Amino acid sequence: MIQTTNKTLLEQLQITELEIARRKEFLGFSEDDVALLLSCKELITRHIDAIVTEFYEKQTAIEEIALLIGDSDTLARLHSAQRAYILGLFDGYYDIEYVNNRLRIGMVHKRIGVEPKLYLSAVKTLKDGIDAALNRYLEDKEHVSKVMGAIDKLLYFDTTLVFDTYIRSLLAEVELAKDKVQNYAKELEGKVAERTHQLHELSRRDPLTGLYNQRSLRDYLRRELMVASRHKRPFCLIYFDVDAFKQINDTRGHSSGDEILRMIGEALLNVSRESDFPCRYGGDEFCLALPECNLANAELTCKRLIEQFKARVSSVTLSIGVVQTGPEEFVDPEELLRLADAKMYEAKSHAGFKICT
Ligand SMILES: Nc1nc2c(ncn2[C@@H]2O[C@H](COP(=O)(O)OP(=O)(O)OP(=O)(O)O)[C@@H](O)[C@H]2O)c(=O)[nH]1
Repeated sequence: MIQTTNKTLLEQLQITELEIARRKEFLGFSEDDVALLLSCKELITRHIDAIVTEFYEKQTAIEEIALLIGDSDTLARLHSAQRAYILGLFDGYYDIEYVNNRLRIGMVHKRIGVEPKLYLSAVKTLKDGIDAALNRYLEDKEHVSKVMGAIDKLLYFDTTLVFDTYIRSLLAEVELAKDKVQNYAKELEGKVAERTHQLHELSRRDPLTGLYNQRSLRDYLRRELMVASRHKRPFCLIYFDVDAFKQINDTRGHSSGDEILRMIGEALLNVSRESDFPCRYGGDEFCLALPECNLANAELTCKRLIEQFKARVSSVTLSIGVVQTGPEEFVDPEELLRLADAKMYEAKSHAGFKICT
């Protein structure tokens, strides 16, 4: 964004003494013109109030302008500003201060919403008013015509300055709107990325327990078994299910069954390390994948899992199978799952909380 408040309008528009001189040159505004304008200073000062009053009578007759001005206080303020403006035209000083004032007029017109067509019609009205006043009070019509020539150049000079600031102000608004749109787009992008991430996470989880689901376990095993094989590290998979879960559902009710599954989720999360992968495989079957872990350590994990489970649920047992693959020879994920499932079934044939390795 353009930071404007620490620069004057002259600086913002890069208008220097040299630039002012060049603009006057373009319009053929010379010392002769200055002298012509100065020659009428006294006359204009004497009749200024009549000129300004006549100007605003004409201006307020136009409905759009009357609406823009709005109230009598504003009209009074405009009256005194226009008075100063007209006197300035005949003052003989068309220097950097004069230019700065004209630039500010452009800013004000943009701010209050005076469109170029209204501004230009006001300039025309002013010029006609000055022309009429000079013709009314001066005998020498040739002189009047010369003075009006000088006025013409000066009004062109002023108008270019007013339009420079007007356009600059418009550009600043466009920049601001562009910044706003860009920020909004960035914000949206961030939100979409966040939602996409959330959806992706949801698609990998089991809603009841919050554990990973079977699909994400397969993805995980494909990836991690390759890593383990590359680094020649042992990898274990614990596979277990609840004994007689159907009966539990039937006798205690489905919601009690759900609660038991949730408790298994808690117990599993409690015994998992950061790198482990706790998963609800489906129904009452669960897995815990343990990278960089041998059978002995996996068995210890099973015992801790049983403890955690017992602390939460009574009169329910688990059957647990554990297999290791690596560190030299590795089976693929499907084979690992099949072997672990077979071990779990082996455990089923014994009484509760049996661990088969
Ligand atoms: N409450 C509840 N029950 C479920 C859910 N998902 C599956 N089940 C039930 O889990 C039971 C699993 O039964 P089975 O596969 O026969 O196993 P089991 O009764 O534990 O028998 P064994 O495995 O031989 O000990 C079925 O009755 C399913 O309806 C669930 O999300 N909530």
